Amino acid sequence: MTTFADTTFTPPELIRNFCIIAHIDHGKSTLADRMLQLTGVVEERAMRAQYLDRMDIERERGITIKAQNVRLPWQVDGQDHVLHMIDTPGHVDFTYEVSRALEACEGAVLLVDAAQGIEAQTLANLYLALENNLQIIPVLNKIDLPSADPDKYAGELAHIIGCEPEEVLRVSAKTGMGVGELLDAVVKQVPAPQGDADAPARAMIFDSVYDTYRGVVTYIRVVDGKITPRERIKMMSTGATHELLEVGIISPEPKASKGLGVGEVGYLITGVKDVRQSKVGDTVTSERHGAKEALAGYREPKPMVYSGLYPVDGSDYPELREALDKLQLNDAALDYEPETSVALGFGFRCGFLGLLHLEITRDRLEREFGLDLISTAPNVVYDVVLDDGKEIHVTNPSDWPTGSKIDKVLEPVSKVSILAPSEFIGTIMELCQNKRGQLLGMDYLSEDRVELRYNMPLGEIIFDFFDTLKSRTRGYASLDYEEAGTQAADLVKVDILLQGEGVDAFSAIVHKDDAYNYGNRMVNRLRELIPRQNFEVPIQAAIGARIIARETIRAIRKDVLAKCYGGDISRKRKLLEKQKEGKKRMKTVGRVEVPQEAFVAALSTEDSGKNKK
Ligand SMILES: Nc1nc2c(ncn2[C@@H]2O[C@H](COP(=O)(O)OP(=O)(O)OP(=O)(O)O)[C@@H](O)[C@H]2O)c(=O)[nH]1
Repeated sequence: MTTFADTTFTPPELIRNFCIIAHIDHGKSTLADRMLQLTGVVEERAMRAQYLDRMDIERERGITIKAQNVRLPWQVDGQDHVLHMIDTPGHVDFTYEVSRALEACEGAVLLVDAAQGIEAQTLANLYLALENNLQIIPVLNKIDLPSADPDKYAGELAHIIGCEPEEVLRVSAKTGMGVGELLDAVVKQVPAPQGDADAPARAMIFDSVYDTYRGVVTYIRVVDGKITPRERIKMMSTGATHELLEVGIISPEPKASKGLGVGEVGYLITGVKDVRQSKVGDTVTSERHGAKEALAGYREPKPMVYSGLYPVDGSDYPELREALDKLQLNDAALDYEPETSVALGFGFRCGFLGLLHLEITRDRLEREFGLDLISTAPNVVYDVVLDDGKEIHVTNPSDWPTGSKIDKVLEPVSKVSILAPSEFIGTIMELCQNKRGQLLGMDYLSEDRVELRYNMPLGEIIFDFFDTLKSRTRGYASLDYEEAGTQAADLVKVDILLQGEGVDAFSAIVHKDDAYNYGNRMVNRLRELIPRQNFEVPIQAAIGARIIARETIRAIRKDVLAKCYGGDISRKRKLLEKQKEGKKRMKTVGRVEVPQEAFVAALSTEDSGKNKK
């Protein structure tokens, strides 16, 4: 079979650019593996498929290959074609990047597990693909499974995309059944790319990754003109120019090529060391005779969720800074700046695209850099408008304006889509109402599966919403949400005071109606977590100067020295020494000793979920 590894400037009419979109675990990676084998890109190794250990290695490497894009040769009616399969990140936090990857394609294979049916991410990705005007090829996977019900789900799929059930292809990514027909369908149904080969070069960056050896590798799709090695290129959003060290394609390993023409997908290496200089969504052009107008769509990644990250051991602060600097090389969306907390010491306020992004980052910092971290409760971003018209962008509850009159507060809202068996409708509605959700609509996908659409404050989703939803629907519900602007809301800042002194790490912005709940929950929890001291410790929750909840930790004893008045000085000292022993690993807030664990436990979101209801 002909391979296209060294061919450059393939005529656009022979190119097909497509992606595979699916809900998690519906078989995207497995299908991609089969396509690599079937097109001969990993032909030899495929013939040795029975050597399982070899396959394992191949699969492991396959993940890296597929995380980007791969060029596949495929023949239909005796004509060679070039297919570019482009991988999409696939999680809601990275929706912007998904939409960029989709923009590099003309078609999408919508893959659905024939034993599970449509899930929330199936729909979310489908809508994104439709917004990008992609040709959708509906496919049911895993038809080899005894529990597969392809007839039922072909009906569901046909219903949502508006085609006939017979048009839904059926494959088994595991056995390879139907995969050849699927590739034929890609060639026949996906439109060829269009662009002006003689115009100045314009290519869209749909992904960029940091490679320790090669620096930043940028994945592009050429729209107009051509990109050739050894020219200088320009990033249109910043005007920065770079020397092009290498241009190439991936099939399945990176291969340098003589350039990339209209419709082609490949990579660039410029020697820059930081992905922020090669941003997803940006347009690349030639420095000389470059394009005047960028392709539509570049957007700065905008952090949606903030959290403070603090080293458990204060002396690890420099390591934390270094680790964040390193992570940022590969994560253009990670945002951080130093902050100090009275309770937790020196740390960083970090902005993330969403909760998953936060978890991944925290996890990487702990595992890859061996750090032990406390993260403060995540919060969303609020815009507070004061009576005098001044606007404050609040990313940290401690920035909440006190003392000034607040005119209004804007909070971010999300469009939420929940898919579940219809028996759970009541449960889901109740949960969403408690989270200040407004029902936008409800659709039956089949007689027993329903999609509920809500508008819901992002601040309500980021805590424990998904966990609660899962547990109340016995794991059957799936959730997706996307940014949907802001809305005015009645929000207040609740402070927590120990012995009359505010503990900044525990302050939170909550809805007025939830303020008492939050206050009570925190004071109760802290009463359990903070050991008794030598004096009485009142724990209070307050909105401004108004106390809304109070608990008291009783003193162990009034005063250890009470009985030694006038007495022996050495005995006094001994008693004091003894007390000191127990004070290790404590943070002092005012006069109160708070164990490190109390911060972690009080701020842990999992716990707050359990205690909430
Ligand atoms: N029986 C059967 N199992 C399959 C088939 N395709 C995939 N699987 C299995 O389904 C599971 C998920 O497949 P993946 O290919 O990892 O799914 P994915 O959509 O890439 O999942 P993520 O990468 O986690 O999003 C794996 O255990 C596969 O072996 C199929 O056609 N038949």
